[in-house]
Amino acid sequence: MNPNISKLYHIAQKSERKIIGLMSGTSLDGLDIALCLCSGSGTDTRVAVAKFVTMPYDSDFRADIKSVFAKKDADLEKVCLLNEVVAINHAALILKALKEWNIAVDEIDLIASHGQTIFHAPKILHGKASYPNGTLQIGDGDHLAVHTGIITIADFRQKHIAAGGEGAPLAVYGDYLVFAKQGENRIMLNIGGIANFTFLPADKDASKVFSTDVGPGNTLMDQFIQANYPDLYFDQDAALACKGNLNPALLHALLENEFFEKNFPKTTGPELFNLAYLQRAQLQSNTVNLTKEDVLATLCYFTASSIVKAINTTLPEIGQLHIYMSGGGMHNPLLVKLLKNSLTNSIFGTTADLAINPDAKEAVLFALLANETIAGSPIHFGDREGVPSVCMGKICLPS
Ligand SMILES: Nc1ncnc2c1ncn2[C@@H]1O[C@H](COP(=O)(O)OP(=O)(O)OP(=O)(O)O)[C@@H](O)[C@H]1O
Ligand SMILES: CC(=O)N[C@H]1[C@@H]2OC[C@@H](O2)[C@@H](O)[C@@H]1O[C@H](C)C(=O)O
Repeated sequence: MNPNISKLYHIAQKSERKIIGLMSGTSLDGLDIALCLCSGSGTDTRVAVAKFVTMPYDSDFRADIKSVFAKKDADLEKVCLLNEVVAINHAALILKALKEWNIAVDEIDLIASHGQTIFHAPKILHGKASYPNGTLQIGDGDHLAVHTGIITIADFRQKHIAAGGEGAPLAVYGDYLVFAKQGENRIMLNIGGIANFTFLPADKDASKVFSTDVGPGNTLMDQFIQANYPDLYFDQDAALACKGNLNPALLHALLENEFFEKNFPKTTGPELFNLAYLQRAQLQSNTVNLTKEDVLATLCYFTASSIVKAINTTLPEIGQLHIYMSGGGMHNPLLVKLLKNSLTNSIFGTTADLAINPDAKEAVLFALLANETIAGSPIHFGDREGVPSVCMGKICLPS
């Protein structure tokens, strides 16, 4: 037997697996690395985050990714080269983190790598009837395996699409396993570049569980800041947005898009929610001369409104909800205030209340997906479109 296969067989049978979950999202701030201790599988899964760090990207690397990110006319040679470069850089960042943590490489069982999404093209975005859903994450798994010596599970989204999904959100497959709680209606709300949530009903009925994107999280605010304030990457503590005022006409125009009318689950990305989207809404609402602070305040209201609308329209009959936040947007005080003011019947917390660092939550998700692929089996979420019963990820061996 190939020694790597026999090693994998052994890992699948261990009582506890050390899995490094990796996530690099739309904000391109860096690589989230979560060293997770996973045991069991399916609804018996237990996970603890032993270590977590966000390794910041250097500015050249970030600029390189940005040059092809969410761009229809990206340089194909650059995409090809970055597929290797992203993986090589991620491998170096993992080895650096392990060194800092004083943990030997051979203590790690698996790497679970999301890669870097550079284009997301569900049918609802590309609109081409004869083409399927599509998505592209770069940062090749074989490179990660070879450069670290660790068996790597990578490229999780393709199986989801092959089985009928949009390739996202995959959060449902992890959230249901570790966060569903009998007797409590839960929303796991992640506010990253794009905002999404998972609904976990109080009866834990898998056929009612779903995850969906709801619209922009931080991405529009971040893009506006980066285009208008050259020294800033984001609006720290909403300091600038708090100096501005909501413009109702602009908010109305921003909310007018067919994406918001589609049924759940659905996905989106900066391919739709970008500065061109904002410009169109400003032209349409006659608000091109607004102050930058007013635009930022309105963008913050836009994120809050789309989240509130999504929660209210899908779950009108549920009654009290417990909302557990994660992702960078939960650090934005204006955004959180707007959510709390609108969802008055809900109890707000963060995944820290459930023993998972909110900044690590998405990296943990990929560790859970890898754990399920190696040691579990597909969960049946009912026969609904967009939530196929699959285990995901490609197995990449170091030799
Ligand atoms: N103190 C803060 N005040 C305001 N905004 C903040 C703060 N801290 C973080 N953010 C926001 O969170 C963003 C980073 O969020 P996060 O790391 O969750 O994104 P991501 O993982 O790239 O996104 P995605 O989930 O879409 O993949 C920052 O770019 C910023 O907009
Ligand atoms: C295509 C893609 O990378 N989508 C991300 C992105 O970031 C948030 C939202 O958009 C979500 O759909 C997804 O990530 C999370 C981890 C998911 O699949 O659940």
